[in-house]
Amino acid sequence: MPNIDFSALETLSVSIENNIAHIQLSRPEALNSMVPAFWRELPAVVRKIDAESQARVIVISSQGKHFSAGMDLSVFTNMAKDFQGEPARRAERTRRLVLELQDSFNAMEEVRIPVLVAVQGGVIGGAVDMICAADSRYCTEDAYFTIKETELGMTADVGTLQRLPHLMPQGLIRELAYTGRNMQSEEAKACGFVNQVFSDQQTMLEAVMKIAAKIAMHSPMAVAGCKEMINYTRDHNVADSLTYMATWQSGMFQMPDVQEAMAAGQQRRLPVYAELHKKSSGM
Ligand SMILES: C/C=C/C(=O)SCCNC(=O)CCNC(=O)[C@H](O)C(C)(C)COP(=O)(O)OP(=O)(O)OC[C@H]1O[C@@H](n2cnc3c(N)ncnc32)[C@H](O)[C@@H]1OP(=O)(O)O
Repeated sequence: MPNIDFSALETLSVSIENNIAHIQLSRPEALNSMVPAFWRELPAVVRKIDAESQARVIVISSQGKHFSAGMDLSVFTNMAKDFQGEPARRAERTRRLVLELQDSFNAMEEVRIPVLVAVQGGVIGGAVDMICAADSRYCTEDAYFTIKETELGMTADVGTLQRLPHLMPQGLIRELAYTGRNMQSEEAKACGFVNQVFSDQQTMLEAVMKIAAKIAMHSPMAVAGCKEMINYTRDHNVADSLTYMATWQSGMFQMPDVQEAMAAGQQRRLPVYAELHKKSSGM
């Protein structure tokens, strides 16, 4: 687990309250473009919240006019300067870099707790890769989504093309990827890419925090099981997924949580569940 200090982040701000972690992209003056520190900090923060905090759900949003302008363009110019030399070694270094970038967003999918993203304005290039790895997406009316990479002469490589086919229709994805045109919020809602569209960011955040609070009320074991199964089933067939479900349930069936849920219902009170096992960090 990376030893990361939440108070010393360069590109993100983090708060944890009532079992909800809120991560904000916090470089609005730079349109939250994705600089090297962002790629390092995001997975470290997400994994640390999952492993060490009492948070049962993560909400990711951003400050400023745009959710994110995608990869900071200086990264590409620096790569052109740095990645010199013998072709095979250059290729191997590029491959490793792409895998590392992919891992930054894989973290959102791999953690046990759900990750909800709430976006406004431009969601460009790497930002589309990023939000494809979330459990659920919400946006404001002014949001638009752009697979920008094609326009820059490259193929999107950090998850958009791998995850989008599980989130919306193939024909539309192909059009967006081949043309690089903007998909507006209403179109994103109509095709199921986002769950809801809100008039403005404050309204969106209030609503998404309510959804997060509802998730945080439930047994964290039950919610983690849902995430594990939905992820697994996306990548396997129904028979394999049912077998895995049975095996999971044989080990993870949470009788105390079921009893607590029933008792709380009878007693007309909110249930109180034990946390997921987490390494204590004093957070
Ligand atoms: C693995 C990931 C790959 C990728 O992400 S590939 C995609 C990389 N991203 C881009 O190509 C985005 C390019 N930028 C844009 O399309 C637009 O901009 C926006 C839609 C993000 C915003 O448009 P608007 O609100 O009209 O602002 P503005 O006047 O275009 O930009 C304001 C300042 O922000 C700088 N900027 C914009 N995007 C980036 C970026 N990605 N990296 C570094 N700087 C960026 C501009 O140059 C400009 O700067 P100045 O005010 O000095 O002229």
